[in-house]
Amino acid sequence: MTRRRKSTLTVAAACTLAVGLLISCVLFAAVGALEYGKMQLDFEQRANLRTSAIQRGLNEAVQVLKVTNQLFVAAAPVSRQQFHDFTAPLLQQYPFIQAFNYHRIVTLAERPAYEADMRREFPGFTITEHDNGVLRPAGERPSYDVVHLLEPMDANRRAFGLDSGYTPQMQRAIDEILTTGEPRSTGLLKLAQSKGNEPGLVMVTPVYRAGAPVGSAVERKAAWQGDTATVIRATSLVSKILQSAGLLADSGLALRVYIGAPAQAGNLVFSHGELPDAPGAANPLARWLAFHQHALYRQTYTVLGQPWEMRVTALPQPFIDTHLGSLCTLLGGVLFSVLMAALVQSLVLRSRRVQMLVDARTTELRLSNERLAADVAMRKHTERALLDSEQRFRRLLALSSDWYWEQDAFFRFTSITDGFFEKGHISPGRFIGRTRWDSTPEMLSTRWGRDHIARLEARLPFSNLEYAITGDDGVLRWYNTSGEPVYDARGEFKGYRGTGSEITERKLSEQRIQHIAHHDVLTGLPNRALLQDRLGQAIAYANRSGHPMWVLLIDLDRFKFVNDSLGHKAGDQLLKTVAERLQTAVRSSDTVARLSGDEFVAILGESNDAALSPDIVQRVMQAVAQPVLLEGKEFFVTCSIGVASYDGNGNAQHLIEHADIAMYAAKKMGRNMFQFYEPAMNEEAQERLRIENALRKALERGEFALHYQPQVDLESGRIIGAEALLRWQHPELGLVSPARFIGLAEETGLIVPIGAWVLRTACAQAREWLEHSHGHAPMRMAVNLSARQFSQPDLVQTIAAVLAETGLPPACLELELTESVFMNDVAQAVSLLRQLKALGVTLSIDDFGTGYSSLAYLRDFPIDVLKIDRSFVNDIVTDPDDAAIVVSVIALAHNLKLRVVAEGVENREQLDFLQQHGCDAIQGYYFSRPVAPEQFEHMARQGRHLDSASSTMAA
Ligand SMILES: Nc1nc2c(ncn2[C@@H]2O[C@@H]3COP(=O)(O)O[C@H]4[C@@H](O)[C@H](n5cnc6c(=O)[nH]c(N)nc65)O[C@@H]4COP(=O)(O)O[C@H]3[C@H]2O)c(=O)[nH]1
Repeated sequence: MTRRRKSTLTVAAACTLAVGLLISCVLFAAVGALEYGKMQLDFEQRANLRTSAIQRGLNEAVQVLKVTNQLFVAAAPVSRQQFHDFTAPLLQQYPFIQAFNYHRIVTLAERPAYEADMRREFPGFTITEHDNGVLRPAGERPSYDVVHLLEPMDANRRAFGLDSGYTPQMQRAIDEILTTGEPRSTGLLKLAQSKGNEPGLVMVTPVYRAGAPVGSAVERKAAWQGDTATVIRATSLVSKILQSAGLLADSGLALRVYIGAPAQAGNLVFSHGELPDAPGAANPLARWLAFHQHALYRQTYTVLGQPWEMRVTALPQPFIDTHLGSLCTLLGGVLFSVLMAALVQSLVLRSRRVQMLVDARTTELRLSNERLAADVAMRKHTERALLDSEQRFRRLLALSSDWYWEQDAFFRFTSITDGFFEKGHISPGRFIGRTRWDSTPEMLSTRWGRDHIARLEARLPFSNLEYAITGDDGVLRWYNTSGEPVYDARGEFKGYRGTGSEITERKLSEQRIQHIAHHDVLTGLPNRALLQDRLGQAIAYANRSGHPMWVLLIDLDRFKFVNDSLGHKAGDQLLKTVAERLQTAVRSSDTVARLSGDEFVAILGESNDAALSPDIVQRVMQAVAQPVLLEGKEFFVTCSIGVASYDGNGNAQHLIEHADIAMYAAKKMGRNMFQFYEPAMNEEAQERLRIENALRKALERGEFALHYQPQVDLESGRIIGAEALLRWQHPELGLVSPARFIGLAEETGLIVPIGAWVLRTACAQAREWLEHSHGHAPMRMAVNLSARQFSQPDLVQTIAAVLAETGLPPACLELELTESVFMNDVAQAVSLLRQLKALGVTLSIDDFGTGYSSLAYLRDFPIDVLKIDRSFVNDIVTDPDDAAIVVSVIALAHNLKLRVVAEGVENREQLDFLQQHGCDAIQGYYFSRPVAPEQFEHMARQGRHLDSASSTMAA
């Protein structure tokens, strides 16, 4: 429900109404004042009209009197008939004239004669006097002013013979005439001839004797003979004057005419119109409605010495009659004001409504403006973002190697951004207006090209299409492109669009990576992966062609020695040289690959012009056997070659395995030999494999055991330590010598867990023996550490943990290292040795003398013991070189404050030699073979020493 708003008078409307009413009142007052003025003027005009008419009438009466008097002046004596004739028309003309008289002065003396004379004509005539309505014969007086001539006689008979001078008013008039010499009028008086109450007045003009002087009052009195008089009915006079002028019809005026002063009721001659009652007497409404102007027009006029006063009073008029204009003005003004106020009210309200509407619209507009501004801002933002995006796109396009292209519905290029032509050194004509396969015809003959065209025909998007184009500069460049179909708004196919980029760099680097992935970094030869591929191809070719094919597995002899003694750099140099020689030794169509380390594989195929023969193998061996200059020294490197011939059976892997087996066979035959694979060789290889598999399980099956070989001090002849040597008790193979499996364990990495077991077991054993030494000097336990173990990052922690775990004092542990462990990274090896030394253990170099740089590192390394390799000890008695080496080593070691332990001492001579040359200790079969722990304990308990050993040996 909507609440109707209460509409109140607005200030503007109220003001308009107030002003309108004020103006209306002012106008009303002004118009009223005008009306009043007009009324006043009108009243005065009307009043003046009446008084003027009366005045004119009186003047005419005076003129008539004077005319009558002239008669007597001109025609004296005037007969009665003359008089009658003269006055008759005048009487007719002026009906208000009661009578024309001629008064004759008759003295008392003349009275009788006169009366007598008159009676002749008018029997019974006597001079009369009139007193207050009573007519009687005149008393005696000096003179009488007798009505001598009278017209009309009939209507005035009672006044005939009347002494007119008897009445005081007449007497006073005659006196004034005589005084002034002017005609005079009496005041109102009661006429003798009048039967009613109508008062009259007499106008008198003297008649002097002809020729008598009348300059002064006396002369006039003396010359006065009589007088002419006009008797006038005063009321009729006024009434007739007004009537004849048509001035009595005005009901708005009251007229009072007074004769003589003061103007009062007694002097009232004429009254016309009812004067209004006194205020308050009448009905208030009637009084309000009857507008009383209260206007009085007074005119005083002296007629023949007698004052006439005319009073005209405006009578109350209906207010509406007199104030129609002002009322209309007022009403109109009020109406107009109300209408204007209503108009203003409506305008204000409308204006308010409009204002409210405008406010509402303005608010809406503002909100809409704000929304619009927000929309515009958003649009601008979006446009800017779009612009930025486009600019970014263009900049990126400009910066990047990418370009943008478009094709029409027939796959013809319609546009390609410049980057393509600039970067590719391609003239636009080669592409614009042509399809991709027009420009790259190989697409039509290659599978990838046909696939691509099929995708386009199917309107499918494509990505990363890679192809190569030779630029106008002759350089082959690779490109990558992706595209998608374009449809118009009606879904009609319009062509393709997409981006492209040059990927030559990537392709080259991919090729490099590919090369690296398939080639050995050091030698640049195909690696194992590529070898497999080439081998597959060679097998396929052999299968196709029926030609034989050989696989050579080439292993360098004593490469380990070179590597260990001269270092990796020299080893690498040697490998590179060998690789080059192998490549030159075979035909270019053959493949030479590096399999691993110092192992190479050559795939030799047979061609029509060159059959395969062992000469090729010989040639390869000779090429390798050429001297090599390493670090300024000449080295002679030989190789062992295993040859597997492809007979149409087997696969690539079998061929390499067979070549490997053959190579092992060749190695067994001695250095610089080659062997063709024979199925029998496979047995040995099979055994290796069996051992490897069994080795993996040996540890968990507890098939390992340790034997201990005593180390004997040459000075005291007593056992001072033991070397722990690993034994494998295989359930089928029996006791397997370390020589058969340690190398394999190293190759497979199994040496790490096995070595840890050896360390823990040997330490535990040493700790046990220490507990039961019964006061004997503690023995040192020597444990072999392989190069593989040495390179374990947690070696130091493992050893420390084992020592802590077993409780063996570190000084009782001797770690035997081969020279090869120092060769990879000398600095790191020194650091590691120091850490091991820091544990408190003893370090010894095993197999000393077999390495090249033996003497060089001794000074720097924290070594305690040198163990002279068995191979030197073996021939010291028979080979002076070996004897010299051993002697030198002992001297050198002692110079460096190292103890020397000789290995593999088998006889007394060797012992004696060593003793003579100051060797500190020995170990070997001469004293004892490696034995089970119980036997070792037994030896120790027996207190076995060198002398007893020699006696035992001798025994
Ligand atoms: N002909 C002859 N031989 C003697 C004589 N005195 C000792 N031997 C043998 O010489 C080898 C000495 O050990 P090695 O030089 O460290 O050479 C060891 C060592 O390099 C390795 N080996 C043995 N046990 C372990 C082990 O626990 N760990 C590691 N890493 N290698 C071990 O296996 C090699 C061979 O060990 P074994 O067969 O036990 O062979 C032992 C020992 O039985 C002798 O008078 N005449």
